[in-house]
Amino acid sequence: MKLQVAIDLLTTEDALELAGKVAEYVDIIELGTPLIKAAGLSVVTAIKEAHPDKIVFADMKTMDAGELEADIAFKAGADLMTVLGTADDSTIAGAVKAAKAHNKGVVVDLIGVADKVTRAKEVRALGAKFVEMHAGLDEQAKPGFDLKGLLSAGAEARVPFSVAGGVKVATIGDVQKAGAEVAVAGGAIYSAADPALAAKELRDAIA
Ligand SMILES: O=C(CO)[C@H](O)[C@H](O)COP(=O)(O)O
Repeated sequence: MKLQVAIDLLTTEDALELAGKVAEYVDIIELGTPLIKAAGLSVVTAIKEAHPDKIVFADMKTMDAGELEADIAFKAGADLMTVLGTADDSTIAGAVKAAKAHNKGVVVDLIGVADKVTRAKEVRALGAKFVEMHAGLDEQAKPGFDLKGLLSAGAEARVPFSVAGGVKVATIGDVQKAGAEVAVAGGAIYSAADPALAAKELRDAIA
């Protein structure tokens, strides 16, 4: 299973600093949606230039204009970009078209999708490289939240999937056991007192 760090900071400088600390422990470096909105797609270019050996993931959360938004993300240096599962099929197909033209990949983020199993199968058929079983920061903050629903949806869908939703050392083993291709960790790394140690501990937990 691959480990993806989600960088939900707000400046290119901070993103480069964090990526420099944790890159050796992760396979995929994600530039979070708030970061891309605050800093622009130049942050994707900066990270790809600093870490050409890593898979760079632009969390665009595209909802419309799929081909156009995917094209600009891939031109900026992204290897993977996200489209929302709630988008129209034509938006997802457009992003997949751009991915094929660049030899890159589209990840469909199932945040906010009620029936994640059905949608996962549909978007995989449209050409998604994998789906993200995702509970966002706001959903995670609700009382009683846990990862169980995401993990069972991933296992049931039988398509390649990642899991994002506050993954931490205590839960990353469950993500691996559910059969995920990628575990995503944001806050568990960037909010840690020692992000490099936090990333190493996550890596060690799935080694
Ligand atoms: O895309 C996101 C929020 O929409 C986050 O990057 C993703 O949820 C991973 O961060 P965390 O591990 O803190 O949940």
